[in-house]
Amino acid sequence: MLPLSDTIVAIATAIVPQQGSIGIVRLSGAKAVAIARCLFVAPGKQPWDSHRILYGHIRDPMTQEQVDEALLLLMLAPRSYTREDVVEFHCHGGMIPVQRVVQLCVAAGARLAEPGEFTLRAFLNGRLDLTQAESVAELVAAQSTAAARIALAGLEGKLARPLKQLRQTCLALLAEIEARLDFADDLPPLDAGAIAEQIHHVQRQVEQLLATAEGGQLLRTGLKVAIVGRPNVGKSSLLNAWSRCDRAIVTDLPGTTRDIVESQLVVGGIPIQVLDTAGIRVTENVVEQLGVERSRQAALSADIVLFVLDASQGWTAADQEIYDQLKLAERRQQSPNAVLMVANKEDLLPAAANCHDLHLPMAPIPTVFLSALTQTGINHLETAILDLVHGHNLHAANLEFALNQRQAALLQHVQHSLTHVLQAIDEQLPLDFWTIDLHAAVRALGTLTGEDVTESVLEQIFSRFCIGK
Ligand SMILES: Nc1nc2c(c(=O)[nH]1)N(C=O)[C@@H](CNc1ccc(C(=O)N[C@@H](CCC(=O)O)C(=O)O)cc1)CN2
Ligand SMILES: Nc1nc2c(ncn2[C@@H]2O[C@H](COP(=O)(O)OP(=O)(O)OP(=O)(O)O)[C@@H](O)[C@H]2O)c(=O)[nH]1
Ligand SMILES: [K+]
Ligand SMILES: [Mg+2]
Repeated sequence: MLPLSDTIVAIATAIVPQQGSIGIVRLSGAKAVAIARCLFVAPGKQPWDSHRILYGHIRDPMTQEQVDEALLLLMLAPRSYTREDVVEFHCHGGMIPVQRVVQLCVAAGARLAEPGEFTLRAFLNGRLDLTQAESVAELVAAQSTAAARIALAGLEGKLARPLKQLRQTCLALLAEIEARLDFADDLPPLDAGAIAEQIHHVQRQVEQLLATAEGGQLLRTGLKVAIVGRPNVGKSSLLNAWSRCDRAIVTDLPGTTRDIVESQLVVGGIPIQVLDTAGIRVTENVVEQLGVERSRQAALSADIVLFVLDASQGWTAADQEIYDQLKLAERRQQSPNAVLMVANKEDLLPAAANCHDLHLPMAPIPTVFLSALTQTGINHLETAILDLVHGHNLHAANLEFALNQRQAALLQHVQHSLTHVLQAIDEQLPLDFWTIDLHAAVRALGTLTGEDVTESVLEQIFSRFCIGK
């Protein structure tokens, strides 16, 4: 385990060469203030009080050379993010000033922080529970406002509180049962019915929490959507219309797109990575062949395939060939929501045209009419995608908070263990059969909140953080 006795330092802001107006270097630990006093010169009589900003210069104590004009923010233990003494240098942005300040801090006795180490300290010092700490990383990584909102709810303890409560309930039940193991003669007999009822109650709450996991996953990781089809049906035009920018080259020449062209969108709170691909056909051109191979890969790797066809031509033999090559019929059997038909160039159709006129040969398949050229019908496309991913489920964007995958797996475990306890009660097994599984449930809840967690779990969680967090 990383020693808490070290004073750690890292750049806290994203650094981009020659950009970023301000860059922050953060120090945390017992020596933070001493190191800061050694590097920072504040003119006049500015007091080094907690939660105050000082103005001054950072200089190299060895050479007296000025390194930056900066602000210094002091947050003394325990009133800080880590609950240790924290000092922040607010420097000029870009790479050089912040990197030099980090070097000076290291020379003065600090150690470079590992990824997530500030938040690890906040956890170890009791400021955050484990679900709150995970929410910090989630908030930093969020790609949509909806994802950021559920991360913030997690950070504020929306998950921590009910989980802690559930663990307390299970611990109380455990105490009641174990008392009968130790002092059976002195206590009134257990009310098995009442205990089973309490466990059922816990299970219902766990079920409600588990119901948020799928939507949470959607908001966090988003979807990959591949636009495929034969040349010239308007795939690139669709990407451009959908992302409202001139992302991909459009011409009336079949075989225009050769490489994958990507665009990031947010639909109903869900981050979506859209891939425009080369039109699929048999070709002698080597470059185009490679492009076609990439289209296949993109279709394979996508969560949803948008199969674009030219509505004015209906379903053609070439469309069928691509549909077969990409094995989309099989794909739909495995996941019925993986393919969406997009009948583009609706503007060329008579007003009353519908799905029937396309003469699609396959079993009913979700189909959207639109015109990439006139940019009409994009809203239908978005609705159809949301229908595919949500089905009858909870609308992800409406979630108040959500479990991540680690948390969901542990709660599943809790649910199983509790079912075993209920079985033991039902079958009137001896009391130690009840407590074994109740103990397992309590342990899993403790791993969730961090109240009972191993170093390797902590390592796994915090190593995924970015440096400086
Ligand atoms: N400059 C800066 N901005 C930042 C952070 C930071 O560390 N530095 N944060 C880092 O993630 C976030 C804000 N989170 C923070 C959470 C708690 C405390 C803190 O000092 N808490 C004390 C004191 C509260 C009080 O005075 O009432 C405490 O809870 O005891 C600071 C920042 C986002 N913005
Ligand atoms: N009328 C009409 N024309 C369209 C529409 N969408 C695209 N087009 C035209 O169709 C032609 C081909 O469009 P692209 O977007 O390049 O088609 P693509 O499927 O990306 O073609 P490749 O990259 O070659 O596979 C261009 O001339 C577009 O202007 C539409 O909705 N209506
Ligand atoms: K084209
Ligand atoms: Mg194209």
